[in-house]
Amino acid sequence: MKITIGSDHGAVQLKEEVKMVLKEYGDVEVKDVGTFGTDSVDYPDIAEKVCGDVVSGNADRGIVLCGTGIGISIAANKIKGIRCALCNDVFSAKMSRQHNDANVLAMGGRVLGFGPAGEIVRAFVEGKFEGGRHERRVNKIMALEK
Ligand SMILES: O=C(CO)[C@H](O)[C@H](O)[C@H](O)COP(=O)(O)O
Repeated sequence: MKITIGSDHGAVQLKEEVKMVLKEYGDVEVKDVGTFGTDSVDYPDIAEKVCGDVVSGNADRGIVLCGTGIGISIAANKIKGIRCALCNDVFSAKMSRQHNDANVLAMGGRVLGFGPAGEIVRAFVEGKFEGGRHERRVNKIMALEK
């Protein structure tokens, strides 16, 4: 699985921690689009880079991070083809895959500690879409883009 990850300055440390968790998977290839320092950057620019990889097929999934995860998830969900789930707990992350077929996970670096964030990432990576009635609903979500 290919995953593109990016954060604004509010979640640079969380980004490094998430990358450590992703390294545990032998079959996950990670691309980091930044930011890499504490200088202030604008989260919509990061969302555009990560989600660009997802919609082009260069990545199977994306992970976007900002201070709360709110701004960057709003930005990500403006991009056609993106279903971004802002998750602060493991159950939501599981459901985002099983019911919503989320292709991008958002989290907040000023919200979550390393432990919970790691579990959320694992749930997102390992979670499988259940299809069935959820497929009908996801199709309706995607139809709203038209
Ligand atoms: O978009 C956000 C909130 O919805 C993110 O948390 C940003 O990281 C935050 O707004 C950045 O704030 P800063 O004061 O410029 O560091």
